[in-house]
Order: sequence, then structure tokens, then C-alpha cells
Amino acid sequence: MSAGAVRPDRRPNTLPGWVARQRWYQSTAQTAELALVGEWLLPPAPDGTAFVTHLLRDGSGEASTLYQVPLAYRSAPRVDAAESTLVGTVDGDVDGSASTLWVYDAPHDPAYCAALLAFMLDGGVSSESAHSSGAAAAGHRHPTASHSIFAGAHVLRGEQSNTSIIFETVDASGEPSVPVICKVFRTLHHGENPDIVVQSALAEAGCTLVPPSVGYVSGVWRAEASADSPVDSGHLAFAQRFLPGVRDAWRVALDAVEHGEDFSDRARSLGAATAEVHAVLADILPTVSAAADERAQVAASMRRRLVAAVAEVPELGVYASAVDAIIAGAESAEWPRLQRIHGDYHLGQVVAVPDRGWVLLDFEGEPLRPLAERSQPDLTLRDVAGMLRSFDYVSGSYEQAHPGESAHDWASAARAAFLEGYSDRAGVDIENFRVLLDAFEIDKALYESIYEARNRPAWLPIPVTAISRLVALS
Ligand SMILES: Nc1ncnc2c1ncn2[C@@H]1O[C@H](COP(=O)(O)OP(=O)(O)O)[C@@H](O)[C@H]1O
Ligand SMILES: O=P(O)(O)O[C@H]1O[C@H](CO)[C@@H](O[C@H]2O[C@H](CO)[C@@H](O)[C@H](O)[C@H]2O)[C@H](O)[C@H]1O
Repeated sequence: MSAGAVRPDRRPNTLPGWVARQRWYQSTAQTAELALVGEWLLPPAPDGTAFVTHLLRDGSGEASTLYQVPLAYRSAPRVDAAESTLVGTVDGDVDGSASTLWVYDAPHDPAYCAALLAFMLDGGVSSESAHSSGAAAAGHRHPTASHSIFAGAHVLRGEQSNTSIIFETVDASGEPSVPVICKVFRTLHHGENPDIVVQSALAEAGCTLVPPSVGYVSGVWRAEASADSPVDSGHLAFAQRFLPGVRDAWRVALDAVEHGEDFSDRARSLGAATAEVHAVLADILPTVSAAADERAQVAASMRRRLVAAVAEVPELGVYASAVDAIIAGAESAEWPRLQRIHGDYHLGQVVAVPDRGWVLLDFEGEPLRPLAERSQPDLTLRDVAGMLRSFDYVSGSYEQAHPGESAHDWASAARAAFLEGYSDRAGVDIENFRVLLDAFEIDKALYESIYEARNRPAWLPIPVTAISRLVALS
């Protein structure tokens, strides 16, 4: 045991309240109701700091959610840590003597970041936790990734569904090497994470519209807290090349609307990039024809979302029967083949890379959708509709910030140019699928209504207004 070795055997009792204050927390309850379903350990830091990643099922919401909560247990407080990253204190032991331990949100602790990067690049295997939880994790380096060495890290600002850590690295001779961004998944699901599968497949196929993959962490855990629970498995973290100096397309578009700049050229090239990624995905991953069964499944999923949205946002109730009819129309329309897609496509998922153009990120799919559904071949029109919604969000947020002004023409021009760029590259006029496209736009706006009601109620009118408009048009 190294000098100062920390042995944590409990979680701070402040943890449920702390979890409930995080952006990735999905329930509306003030306090999470957490049950431990697993723990996995990274090797301790040279000063003895212990890193325990707790896998906690929260039962406070309607559906239970499994959160990944990596905590760093230190024998002394960190002088340079932000107060919000201190989760609490616990009794524990240091070198065999009873002692207070300070417990931090580990991604904000550089010592944890160093351990995580090495774990991934060296192909580490987690050691057993104090609770013999049965959970385990393994690191995997992508075959094309270099063996970079940790040189510093910080958490990306504006955390949302996940926590992303940016690493500076050096090579064996100490020269700066490629920076890496590692997304620590906060919500875990049984099964492969499409973010890793889809993006890595695209990069391996030589597609430069996504960043190259660096590595990932996979794991196993009990599905439920009970000792006889079945075991689940899935992905815990994903690392890829960090592209410095990028601006996300949402910021770029907001700047454009603020300055009254037309966005058509950029929207057209974004449409072409989107169609290119879809074409590569159709080449490298399985596609299936949209038979009656598949169409019925998609329609059923849309109807489930309609019911969920009306339950959470009752003002949507007046549109329910009209939306139902639009879904029925879409189900009986002509469908293209189904294939892997982005799945949660919006301007925040695309970055403008200097001297390179648009690059697509975050193929995880909609975080509120079951993982099994997100890994199924789907309609490319879902992505197209997602981006159309995003242009509407740009004008909606602008109009909220500038009462009395309209950005409607800006959004219409961007939407039309995006569709043009997409159709040109795909060699298919997207207008041929208008019925389907409208249904997917409404479906996305229903999803957004739930998302906004839970996270940003002030923005709820943006998707709700869109639903009323789309229903009137159809
Ligand atoms: N490879 C990358 N290079 C540069 N910036 C990135 C990269 N990956 C992610 N980012 C930045 O992080 C933000 C969030 O990443 P994303 O994959 O969308 O995570 P989340 O699932 O948490 O939304 C992006 O909008 C972008 O600004
Ligand atoms: O966290 P993710 O990026 O996976 O996506 C979630 O959060 C998004 C908000 O950032 C949300 O997107 C919605 O708001 C955007 C503006 O902030 C807008 O551009 C999108 O069109 C709109 O859907 C996304 O839906 C949600 O899954």
C-alpha cells in the first residue's frame, strides 16, 4: 500500500442531493434515490488518492436511470478545486488510521484524469472494489491511436448529458502530442453505445467528417441493486481526437443571425456534409428495407412520444389527434431504406474546424430514447428533420432575446439551403419525402418539448410553437 493510501468504503450522505443538482440528472425530484449496482476502480494516484466510480440506479423519477458517478477520495481538501466539485466528506481510513476523506467529482480532479487516460491507452482492467460489487471495467486503445502521455486536463464547460474531459498529451520524448477529448457517459445503458460504434466506423472508413477515435472504456454491472440481479454490459467512456480552435455550429449560426448575416452557403455545405456521412454509413453498416413491421415500429415509437409529451406538457393535448393523423400518413407513405444515422442531429453536434469545414460529433442518439431503439437502422430523414428544427431554434432563441423582431426569414433561407445541399449530394430530391419529413420534424419537436420542460422551461415555447405551425401546414 503506498504512503497516504486512502481506503474509502462509503459514499458521502450528501451525494443524492449533489446528484440532483447536476445537469445530467434527469428526474425532477429534489433528491435522487440512489441504489448501488456496481463500482469500478482506477489505480490510485501516487499520493494515495482513490478513484471509485459508483454506478447508481436512481429510482426518484418515473423510469429508473443508471448514473455513472466517478468520485475521487482524498486525504486532504484540494486547495484549487471549485466548491461545486466537492461532493462531501466521509469517514474512511488513510494508511490504516481512521481519517476524514474529502470526496470530489472526479472528472474535475487532474489525478483522476491522468489515471483514466492511462487506463484507456494501456488497456487497463479495473480492480475489485471494497463492496465486491461484481462490476468491472476495461480500457481499450484504438489501433490507430498513439500512446500519448498525460500532460494536463480540464472539463469542457457547458456540461450537458455527459461530462467531457479535454486532455493535453505529450509523446515519449516530452513533445506535445495530439489533444484528446474523453466523454464520460453519465447515463448508462445495457448494450453498445452508438456514439462509439458509429463514429469509429466512419473514421475507420476514412471519413474526415468525424474526428478519429482514440479509445474507450467498457464495463459490466448488475442491472438492479439486488445480489441475484442479471448482469448488464456496455460502454462507460469514449475518447477521440480533440480538434482545437473549433466553434460549434450553434454558436456560428447564433452569431450570424445576431449580425443579420445570411447563412445559406454554410447551411448548404452542412446539408452536403450530412448527406455524405449518410452515404458512407449506408456503405459500411447494414441497411434494411422499410417493411410494414419496421414502419409500424417507428410509428409506434412516435405515438409513445406523443403520449409522453402530452403528459409532461399538457398544452400539447390540443394537437394530439392532428399529430396522430400525421403519423398515420407517414406510416403509409413511401419510405427509403433504413440505415444507421446520427440520431440526435442539431447544430450543437457539428463544429466548424479551421481549414477543414464542418465536422460531425456525438452519434449517441437522443439521450431520452431507449438505447436499443437508438442502435437500430433508422431513417436518414430523422437527422434531416433534426437539423431543420435546429435552424428554427436559432430564430426562436433570437426572437426571445429581441422581443418584437423576427428571424423567420433567416431560418427559412437556412432551412431551404440545407435541404438543397443535402438533395444535391444525395442525388435525391428530399421534397419527395415531405410527408415523412414533416412527421419527423413534429416528432423531434415533441422530444424537444419534453427536454425543455425538464431542463429549460423558458425555451418550451420554441418547440410548442413549431408543433402548432407544423400541424397547421400538414
Ligand atoms: N473531437 C472534438 N473536438 C473538438 N471539440 C469537441 C470534440 N468533441 C466534442 N467537442 C465539443 O464538446 C461539445 C459537446 O460534445 P458532444 O459530443 O456533443 O457531448 P454531449 O453528448 O455531452 O452533448 C461539442 O459541441 C464540441 O464543442
Ligand atoms: O445533450 P445533447 O447535445 O445530446 O442534446 C440535448 O440537448 C440539446 C440542447 O443543447 C437539445 O437540442 C435542442 O436545443 C438546441 C439549442 O440549444 C437546438 O439547436 C436543437 O435543435 C434542439 O433540439 C437536444 O434536443 C437534446 O437531445
